[in-house]
Amino acid sequence: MDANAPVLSSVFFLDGVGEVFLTLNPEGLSWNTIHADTNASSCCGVIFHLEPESEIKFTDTYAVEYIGLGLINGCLGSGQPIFMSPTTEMYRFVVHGFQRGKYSNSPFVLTSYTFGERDRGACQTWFDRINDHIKLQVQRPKNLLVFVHPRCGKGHGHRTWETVAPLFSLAKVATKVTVTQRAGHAYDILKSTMDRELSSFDGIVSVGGDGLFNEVLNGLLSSRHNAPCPPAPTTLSEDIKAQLQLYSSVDDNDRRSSADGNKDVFLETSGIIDDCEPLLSASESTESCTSNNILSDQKSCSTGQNNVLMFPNNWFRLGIIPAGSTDAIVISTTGVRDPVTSALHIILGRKISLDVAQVVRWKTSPSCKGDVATRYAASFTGYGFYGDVVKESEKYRWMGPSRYDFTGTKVFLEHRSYEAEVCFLEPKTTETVNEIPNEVAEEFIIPGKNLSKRICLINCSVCNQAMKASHVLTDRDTLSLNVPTEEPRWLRRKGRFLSVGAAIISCRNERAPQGLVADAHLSDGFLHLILVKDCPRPLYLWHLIKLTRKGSDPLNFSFLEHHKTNAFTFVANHDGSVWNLDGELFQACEVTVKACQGLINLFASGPEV
Ligand SMILES: Nc1ncnc2c1ncn2[C@@H]1O[C@H](COP(=O)(O)OP(=O)(O)OP(=O)(O)O)[C@@H](O)[C@H]1O
Repeated sequence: MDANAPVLSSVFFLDGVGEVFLTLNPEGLSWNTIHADTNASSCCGVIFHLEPESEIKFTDTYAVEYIGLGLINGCLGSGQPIFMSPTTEMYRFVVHGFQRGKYSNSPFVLTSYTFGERDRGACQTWFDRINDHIKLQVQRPKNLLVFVHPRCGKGHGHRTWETVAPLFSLAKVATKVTVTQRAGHAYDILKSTMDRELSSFDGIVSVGGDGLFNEVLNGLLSSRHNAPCPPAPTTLSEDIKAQLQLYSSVDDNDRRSSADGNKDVFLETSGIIDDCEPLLSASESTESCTSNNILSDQKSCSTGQNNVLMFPNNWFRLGIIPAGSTDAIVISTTGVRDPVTSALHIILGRKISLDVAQVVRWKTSPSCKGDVATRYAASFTGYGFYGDVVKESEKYRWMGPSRYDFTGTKVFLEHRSYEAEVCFLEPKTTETVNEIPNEVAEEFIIPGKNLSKRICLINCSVCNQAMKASHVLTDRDTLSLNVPTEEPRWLRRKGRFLSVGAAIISCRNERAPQGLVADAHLSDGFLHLILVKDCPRPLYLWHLIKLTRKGSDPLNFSFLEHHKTNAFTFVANHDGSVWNLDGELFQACEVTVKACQGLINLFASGPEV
């Protein structure tokens, strides 16, 4: 099919409208009613005006369906009441599409147009031509692996899939559906499926919440992520300490910060690490990871694999049909929480790159002698308050999504803080997105404050530039060019924290419409590290309340630090240390968290506002 195929025009009957002059062009279909006076009609004596759609683009068309001989509702024109409009038997095809809602963040609304023609051959020709145009959109998936979590959210996972499954059938997207029987089911399937079989799919769709998506992500990446290994916190801390001795006498003022009411609690230090590159070469990292048994778990699952499917790659995509209790990933990547909108993004083959946090656990508890494991998170990873809420909420699963309100309040009132040490990599100045011109991304101004933040939106130039820059760096590395690079600088914070969290994306959700970090980007390669130092309860409450208010800045507090970073390490000497990874529990007292830029692709295009 040639994209420049000649324009086709003919007279058709459009169901519910009447006779139209239909034109097919490379972008889509357009039509005009043949009788100008057919736009006015009456029903039960009430005169009304019809304003029928006059075009649909192929980019907004998810399927075309030939439905054969049947009735077409005739012309509504000439002031005839609807119930008297004639019906005629014709050969018919239906164009299935969608319209964007009234506001840019509204869900997509399904539409369909049934065209009729008395001549069967002509109808079939038009159907074939439209189909050929749709097939030209090669980014559309043909075959998908689907996991449905039947008990997610309010227990409507199955029903949600039943609502959108017909769209996939109409669009001729084959789906292999697994309804999960238990937690870990999707993980086990993906971990054990051979790469060759997985590669026969264009992607994987999870129908559920962030938890099911996290399971899919981990099952997929556990043996298929070709990654350098980040440094362990213990090594790093010692190196930093050694380096810092050189700096300690330089400027004592740099070394103190204080939390409200907790003067001198926090030690703030920084150092240049020469022999502990955060991003080691793959061979070095494999060695160091293997020596820590990090890959022992992964080796077993990669047995028999032949590396057909490795990440990152530029074709395999993941999709989410939201049905969970929070759905932060869907809201942050599509702008809305709507199963139909997400299904359409998947069917149309939309694609964006997404950063993923690689979380390497070095120790489960202080007494344990190494229990190394790697996990991945797509939206958020957090310790302290965040970990405790998830741990506590497991006891109240029977309460459904409202358990988060209950356990959130309970954990807030307990007001636990933890002694910990965090070291994070300071971003190089050239990596600061503020320096990148951005014509498209929206800025919002926080009222009363001289602060503007750049939001990650559809066609985000911050992400595009960052992805391009990372490819340039990779190409240079491949060509072994002698590129002068700055030494990475690690900064250290030690003290008592209410929480330590890292947002990979904005984490927008219905409770926090701007998200945890409003200006986090989907694929700029950064984590947003948020350190909440021990502070009086009312101040912490104020921070939490601000998270729920649009237009306020929840991170602008003296007891809170916000750093953009590529990686950080964390050590706590607390026995029951738990992390929250995309809402899932992960026991760990020593971790390294690293941003893996554009590690996966998502069937989405970014929020519109
Ligand atoms: N069939 C199943 N039965 C029980 N748990 C399951 C099943 N399938 C998946 N899970 C697990 O349920 C957990 C929550 O899943 P998910 O986030 O998709 O739903 P949710 O309702 O949003 O959950 P949560 O309220 O915990 O965030 C995940 O750990 C997931 O692995």
